[in-house]
Amino acid sequence: MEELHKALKDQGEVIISQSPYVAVPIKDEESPESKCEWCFSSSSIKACSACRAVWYCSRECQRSDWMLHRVECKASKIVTEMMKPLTPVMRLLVKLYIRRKLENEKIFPATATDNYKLVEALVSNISELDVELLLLSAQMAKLVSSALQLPDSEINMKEIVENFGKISCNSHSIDNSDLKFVGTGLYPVISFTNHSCAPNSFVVFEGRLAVMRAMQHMPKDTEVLTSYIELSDSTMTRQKFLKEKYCFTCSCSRCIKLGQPDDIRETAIVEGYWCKKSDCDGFLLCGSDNKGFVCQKCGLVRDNKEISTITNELKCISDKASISLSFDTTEASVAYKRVEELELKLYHPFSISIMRTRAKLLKISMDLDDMEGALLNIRSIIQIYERVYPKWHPLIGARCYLCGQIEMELGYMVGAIESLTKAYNVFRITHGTNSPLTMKITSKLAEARAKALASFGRMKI
Ligand SMILES: C[S@@+](CC[C@H](N)C(=O)[O-])C[C@H]1O[C@@H](n2cnc3c(N)ncnc32)[C@H](O)[C@@H]1O
Repeated sequence: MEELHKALKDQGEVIISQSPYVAVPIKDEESPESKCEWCFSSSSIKACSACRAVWYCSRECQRSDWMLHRVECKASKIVTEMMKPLTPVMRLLVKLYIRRKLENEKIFPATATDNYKLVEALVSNISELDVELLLLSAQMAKLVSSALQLPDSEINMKEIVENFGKISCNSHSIDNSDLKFVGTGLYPVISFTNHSCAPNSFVVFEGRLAVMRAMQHMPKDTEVLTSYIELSDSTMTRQKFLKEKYCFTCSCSRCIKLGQPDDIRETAIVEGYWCKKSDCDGFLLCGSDNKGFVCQKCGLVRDNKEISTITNELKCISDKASISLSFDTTEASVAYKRVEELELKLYHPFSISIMRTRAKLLKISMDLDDMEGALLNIRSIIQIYERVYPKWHPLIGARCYLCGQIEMELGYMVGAIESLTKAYNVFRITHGTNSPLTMKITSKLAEARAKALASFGRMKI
C-alpha cells in the first residue's frame, strides 16, 4: 500500500490496476439478465452444461474461470440447489474458500498482489457489528459451509463470520462500460485505500479489472483516498451510511462542515423542505412548537397539515407511477409529471427527489420517443449533477454523453458538440483516452463536428 503513495501522480494517471481475488456477477432490477461469470457480459451467454448455475459468453471466459469453477461445479448437486438462494455475498465467500484451498494446494498461483494473506489483512470491523447483524452473519456462514461441503474439522465459523465482515466493508461494485452495475468483487490491494467524500482518486472497471486513477494532481506522499459512497447525499446522510456500513466517522474536508450554516443550507437543498413563496429561496426548519416548518429567510410557516397533505398525495401518486411503469408508459409519464409537480411544491428544484423523478421522466420520454422532453429532463439532471458531484465524476460524463446524442438527433449541433466535449473531458480522466467509452465519444464528437460544418448556417442551438 505504501507504494501507492510514493510517486507523484498527474490527473488521469493510473495509480494501480488489479484483477479481483474473487468476483461474481449481479442481477438487479436495472439489469435482471444473467451475466458471464468471468467478464459480466450479458450477450450470447450459455449456461455451464454441467451445473447450469453459472453462465459464460465465450469458451475463452469459461476457460479463464475453469480452475475455480471446476471445484464449484464438482459439488454440482448441492451448488445447483443452493446457487439460487445464495446471495452474491455468499457466492463471493464460497469462491474465497475455494480459491484459498487451490492456493494452499499450489494449484492456483499466489503472487505478491494476489494472495489469501492480503485477504487476511483486510479490516472486518466485526467487533463493531451489532448482535442482530452478527447472528445473521452466523446463519449465512452455516449456509456457506454446507455449500462448500467441507468436513466439520475444516469449518471455522468465527472465521467465516469474520470474512463476511471483510466482504461487507471491502468489496467493490463492478460497473460495465455503460456504467451499469454488473458485479461485485474483492480487490485486496485497492481495498487498502481509505475513504473521503472529497476523494482524489476513482476506481473504474475494464471488464473485471479494477483501475484506480488520480482525479487531481497528487504530489509525492499524498494519501490516496477514494469514495465508498454516493457523493450527492447530504453530510448527515453520508455520515450515517459510513457509520452503519463501514463503522467509522468520516472527517474529510466536506464532513468537518457538518452543522455549519453552509452545510445546513446544502442539506436543505438536497433533502429538505423549501419555502413556497416564489420570490424566496429560504429553506424550512421544524418550528420550536413542532406545529410546522418555518422559512429561515422570510419566516413564513407551513403547517404540518399542509405538508402532510402534499406528502400523502405524493406517496399515493408515486406508488401508482411506479406500478404503471411496467405496463403503460404513457400513464407512467402522466403520473411522474404529477409527482414532479408535487415535489416542486415541497422541495428545492435541485433536490435529490426531483433529480430521481427527472431520471424516471427521462427514461419514459426516451421510451416514448419524445426527444424534446428527454432533452429538457437531461439538461436539468446535468445541472443538478454538476452541483452535487465533483466535475470529473463519470455520472456527469455519462449524462453529458447521452445529452449530446439527443442533441445530435434533434439537430442541435452546437449543444451536441458542447455536451460531447464535456463527456470526453470527464472520461479521458476517469477511463483514459484509450478506453472503448472515450473512443466512442471521440468518434461521436467528430461526427457532430462534421455534421455541424455541413449544416453551417442552418444550425439550431
Ligand atoms: C476498505 S477498508 C480501508 C483500509 C483500512 N483502513 C485498512 O487499514 O485496511 C475500510 C475500513 O477502513 C476504515 N476507514 C476507511 N476510511 C476511513 C476514514 N476516512 N477514517 C477512518 N477510518 C476509515 C474503516 O474501518 C473502514 O471500514
